[in-house]
Amino acid sequence: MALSTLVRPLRHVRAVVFDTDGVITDSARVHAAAWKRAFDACLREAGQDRMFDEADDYRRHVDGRSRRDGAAAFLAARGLDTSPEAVRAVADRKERLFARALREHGVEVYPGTSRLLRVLEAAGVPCAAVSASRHATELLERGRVRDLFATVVDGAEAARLALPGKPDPALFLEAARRLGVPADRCAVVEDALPGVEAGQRGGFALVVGADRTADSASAADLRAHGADLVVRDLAELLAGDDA
Ligand SMILES: O=P(O)(O)OC[C@H]1O[C@@H](O)[C@H](O)[C@@H](O)[C@@H]1O
Repeated sequence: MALSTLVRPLRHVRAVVFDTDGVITDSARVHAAAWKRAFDACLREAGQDRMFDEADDYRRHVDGRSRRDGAAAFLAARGLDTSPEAVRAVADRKERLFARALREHGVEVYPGTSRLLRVLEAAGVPCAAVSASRHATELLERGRVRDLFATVVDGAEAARLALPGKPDPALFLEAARRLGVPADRCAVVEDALPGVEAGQRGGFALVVGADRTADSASAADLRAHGADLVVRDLAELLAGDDA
């Protein structure tokens, strides 16, 4: 299969680095739902009326960040206790809820992402998966796509290597380094605002924003944070009309 099966901007890159939750697996919504239950308990205890919004609050404060960073960011945004104990308590609660949801319902790989990965593999373009989540490798294995990635830099790896989280580009740069391709020849695909920002700050050749919502404001936000192009589904990166 030739590179001409990809949209033009992707034909010039030598490797692709994918974020995991919300890009490869349909798991961003599972994280968001678990965060909602954990944060809402804190908000209720603090006597606040406005609960965690799974779309807006998730996108602004939690998406793309590590468990602790996301917990601290949202608690701070609502003026709640951000002591290490309070952050750990809400993060641990969310982890229990997320792990249960995963056990009970599993997660799916987006069919469009799966198609793109197989085209890239056939075209000889190496891919990496990156995530702030410690669950990412498990999700890729459950979705039976782990073998399509030459390397995975997940939350556990980031902690082991003491890599700063997004919007710092360290995770993406580590993935590109492992693929042996300089960032300026490599594309990043991300759904989170700190993630597209990291792609841009890292000097990647192309930053693709994945917008899974029907909301035009969220596509505009992804662009404002550094996405060069925004798609709703990664199958849009396969050549169609512009081939
Ligand atoms: O699975 P973990 O290690 O708790 O990490 C959670 C974080 O993982 C990130 O990939 C998600 O974008 C965040 O929304 C989520 O909170």
